[in-house]
Amino acid sequence: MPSFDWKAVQKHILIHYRWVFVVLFLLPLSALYDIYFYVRSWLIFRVNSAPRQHGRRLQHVQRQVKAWHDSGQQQHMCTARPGWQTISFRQAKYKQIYTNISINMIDILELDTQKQTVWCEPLVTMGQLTATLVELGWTVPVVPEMDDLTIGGLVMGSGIETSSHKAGLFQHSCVSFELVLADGSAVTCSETENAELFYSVPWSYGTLGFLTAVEIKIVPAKRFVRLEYRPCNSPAQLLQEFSDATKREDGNQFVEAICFTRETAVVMVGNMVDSAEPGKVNCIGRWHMPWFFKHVESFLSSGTAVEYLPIRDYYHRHTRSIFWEIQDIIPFGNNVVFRWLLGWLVPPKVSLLKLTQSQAIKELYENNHFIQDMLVPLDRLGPALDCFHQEVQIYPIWLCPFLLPSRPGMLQSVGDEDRFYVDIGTYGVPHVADFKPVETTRRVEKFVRENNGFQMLYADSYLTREEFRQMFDHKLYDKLRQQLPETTKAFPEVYDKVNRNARI
Ligand SMILES: Cc1cc2nc3c(=O)[nH]c(=O)nc-3n(C[C@H](O)[C@H](O)[C@H](O)COP(=O)(O)OP(=O)(O)OC[C@H]3O[C@@H](n4cnc5c(N)ncnc54)[C@H](O)[C@@H]3O)c2cc1C
Ligand SMILES: NC(=O)C1=CN([C@@H]2O[C@H](COP(=O)(O)OP(=O)(O)OC[C@H]3O[C@@H](n4cnc5c(N)ncnc54)[C@H](OP(=O)(O)O)[C@@H]3O)[C@@H](O)[C@H]2O)C=CC1
Ligand SMILES: CC(C)=CCC[C@@H](C)[C@H]1CC[C@@]2(C)C3=C(CC[C@]12C)[C@@]1(C)CC[C@H](O)C(C)(C)[C@@H]1CC3
Repeated sequence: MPSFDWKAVQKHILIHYRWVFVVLFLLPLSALYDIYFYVRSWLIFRVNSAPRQHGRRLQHVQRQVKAWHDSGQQQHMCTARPGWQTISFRQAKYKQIYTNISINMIDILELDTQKQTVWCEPLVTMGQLTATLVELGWTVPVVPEMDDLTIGGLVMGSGIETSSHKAGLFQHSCVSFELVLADGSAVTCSETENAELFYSVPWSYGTLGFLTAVEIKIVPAKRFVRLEYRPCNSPAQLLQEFSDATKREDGNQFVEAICFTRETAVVMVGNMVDSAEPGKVNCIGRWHMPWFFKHVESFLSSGTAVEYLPIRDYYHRHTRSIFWEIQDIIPFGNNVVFRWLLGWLVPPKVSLLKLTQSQAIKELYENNHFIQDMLVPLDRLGPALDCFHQEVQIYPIWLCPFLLPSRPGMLQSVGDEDRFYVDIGTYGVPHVADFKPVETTRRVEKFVRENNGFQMLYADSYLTREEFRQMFDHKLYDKLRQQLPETTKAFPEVYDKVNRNARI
């Protein structure tokens, strides 16, 4: 009598019925978490209490750094933010070894409509920021679409959105940073004050100091985004349509594309407007509405169309379906019955999904999943899509153009001039026969490196230290790490925090 393989059964259930746990537990828990922090942020911003607390919180960070100093600087330092809360694929192994510095700074400090800037603490999330600003008729130039992305992570890492072809990456909308350095001193930096530090903070991943406040430009927000959907039925048509839309001087505030196969795609071009044509408003963010990418796919058959999306619905259009990752977590999540019954609970929080991920799921994503955002020069988009098709054949693919201004720092554009790049986002199950995570990712990383591109570092990076230094310009960064007091003792290099071996 063959023995019953309980492990195999357990693994099958954990993988194929993850949705049971997600729907019954994670969805309600995610909703409660969001309600609490929405109410809290709303109240604290209204009673204007956060600014008074900021000074106290800043001193708390400085005291912790000085305590590290006095304790003999045994280990490097990192933030105490739990790894499961971060919008990155893995958790940071180093957080278990390094001295954790608590930076519980989660409030919007001040909105200055004269100067047209907003002061935020690093744990302010994009959902919190847009909920606060849009109601007051303002927004920030680049709004990375996932609610739970934090200002600290978007500055110290990177942030991109469909307005980036005009406004650059998230870092390019920042006016100044307040940091606590390795010696416990608090400094501010901007283009006119400590400029070299200002240009080195983005992509430094907390290895030059702790971010305690960020001043970000604000721009007027209008009620709707007029969105035009342009279906493409060949790679050549996609390249032409996408490139023209990106390079157009006037208008085209928002540009993105979703490729559904190697031949078919939909280019979307948007502009903020104050009023909508009757009957064309699509509140796609409503709890019972279809997943945005599925709605976009429908235009492949119905043809070019125009809709008006309320601006917050537009900003967070990919949030409810976590781009298209939710289809591997709740396969029937776009079913109309599920949407009307439980759509108001979606999406499960990425942080809670990470916190409760079983070993079986972890191995499944390790061996049968590919999640990368590669940033390549716009004129290399064609060969890049060929490379992704050959290596992973994952669809949909998200295309988001951005302007990389020629400035000092980790990201150096080709020829030291402002250049258009494009983020190629691939998230899903590879459909090639011989997918091998490490070898495949390294071949894609090689293509990106050879085409003067960059890898977004929330994902698995298999680059060697040398390859990493080829991809990211470390000249100014190395100079500052030598210049700023105690920095090489206090913090590792970026590579030591983002390479695959630094994460579990
Ligand atoms: C509904 C409500 C209203 C309040 N109103 C006021 C007020 O008007 N004035 C006032 O001075 N105090 C107010 N408080 C108290 C204030 O929130 C806390 O005293 C202060 O923020 C200290 O926070 P904490 O250290 O207790 O951690 P909390 O702020 O309670 O947060 C706990 C942890 O959750 C995480 N976290 C919290 N918020 C977020 C977020 N938005 N994004 C990501 N992670 C997050 C952080 O890692 C943090 O360490 C209010 C509290 C609540 C619950
Ligand atoms: N549209 C977009 O642009 C999207 C971007 N992303 C990715 O998500 C990331 C943001 O995720 P999020 O969870 O917010 O960020 P994380 O908490 O993952 O932080 C990213 C890095 O920034 C460091 N960091 C964060 N806050 C501070 C601070 N106050 N002081 C010093 N260092 C800090 C962290 O250091 P430590 O490890 O010490 O905590 C970590 O190394 C982005 O970098 C981006 O790569 C994901 C989805 C969409
Ligand atoms: C620049 C842009 C637009 C990046 C988008 C990146 C997202 C698609 C990524 C960021 C974090 C991310 C890797 C994540 C996951 C999916 C894709 C995400 C959301 C999930 C939820 C997939 C399921 C996994 O079991 C697990 C929970 C670990 C991760 C968590 C992080």
